[in-house]
Amino acid sequence: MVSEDALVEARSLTKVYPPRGSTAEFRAVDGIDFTLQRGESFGLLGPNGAGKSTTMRMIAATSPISGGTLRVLGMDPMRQGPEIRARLGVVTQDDHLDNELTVRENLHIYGRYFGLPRAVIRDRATRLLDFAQLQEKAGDQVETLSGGMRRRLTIARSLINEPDILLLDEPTTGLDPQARHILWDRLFQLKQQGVTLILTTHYMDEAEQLCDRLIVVDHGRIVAQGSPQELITRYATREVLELRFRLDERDIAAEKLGTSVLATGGTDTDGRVELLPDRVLVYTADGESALATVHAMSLTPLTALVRRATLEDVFLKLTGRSLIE
Ligand SMILES: Nc1ncnc2c1ncn2[C@@H]1O[C@H](COP(=O)(O)OP(=O)(O)OP(=O)(O)O)[C@@H](O)[C@H]1O
Repeated sequence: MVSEDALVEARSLTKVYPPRGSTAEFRAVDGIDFTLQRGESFGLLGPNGAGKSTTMRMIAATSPISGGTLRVLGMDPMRQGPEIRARLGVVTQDDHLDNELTVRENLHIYGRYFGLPRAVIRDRATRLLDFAQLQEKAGDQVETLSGGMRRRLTIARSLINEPDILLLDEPTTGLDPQARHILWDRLFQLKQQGVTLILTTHYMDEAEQLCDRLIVVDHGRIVAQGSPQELITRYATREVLELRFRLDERDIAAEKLGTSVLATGGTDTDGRVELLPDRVLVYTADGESALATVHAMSLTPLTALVRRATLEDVFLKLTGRSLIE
């Protein structure tokens, strides 16, 4: 039974890639459940190979499901692929823009693909160029655009059919910080206009900015779901003391700190220490007093920073791995 207003509903959704050559079959998505309501921005978060793109392709009706059920806009992707695709905007990791055409021509071609009348395409293309801040580039060949502009054009193009849902697979991977911020701003504007976003990302700040709700996936399974703040409250301590040590001091410092954090366990039950290749993280309710403990132990970190817990910390706790490998 599909709940009212559910734009996407997955139950025990599974994807098994068949064996190829000497490679055995592979369970890329292993029985996941989620429901996406209209107007809600939804994120799939996880490391490389977690099954995010595979899930997106099943929602976009471009890859058949292997098990469970999936409804998209109330329809069955296995039987109603064209109807579903007509109402989606899809931004894949590769943009597939036509480099030899101009920016505006790329929008027009896509409009024709959806069978839209010429006058409608012209109007929408002008509005979308404006939205993507590419008016001045309208007549330029796509191959002359920067990475950030290409991404904005890809997103503009995906909106030509005025989709109900916009699927974005790692929208800002590979962009510089300024280009990412411009893109976030554009996506945030879309969200405010009522477009439902589904996005995959490795970036915690992106997920925190854009997603109302998240599923964290690892090895094809959901390891947690909730709003960014709920996940942080549920899985991470309030504060993190982030320390960098000289390499020869790092392991011994982590060990000593681990013992001291465990010793304070009575009041700080989630306290723990994580040793990363470049940092030692102390999870604690009170970062400043943890730092005082560090100094009292005569440890000499090169840098020490007290910060609030983020989704990155949630992920590390849930999977024992850092998101960007
Ligand atoms: N066509 C395919 N045939 C066989 N295995 C595949 C195929 N596509 C993906 N896989 C495997 O399925 C797993 C999940 O891949 P997927 O691309 O969905 O992960 P992801 O979470 O999107 O990762 P990334 O962040 O790297 O894009 C990976 O181990 C991948 O190698």
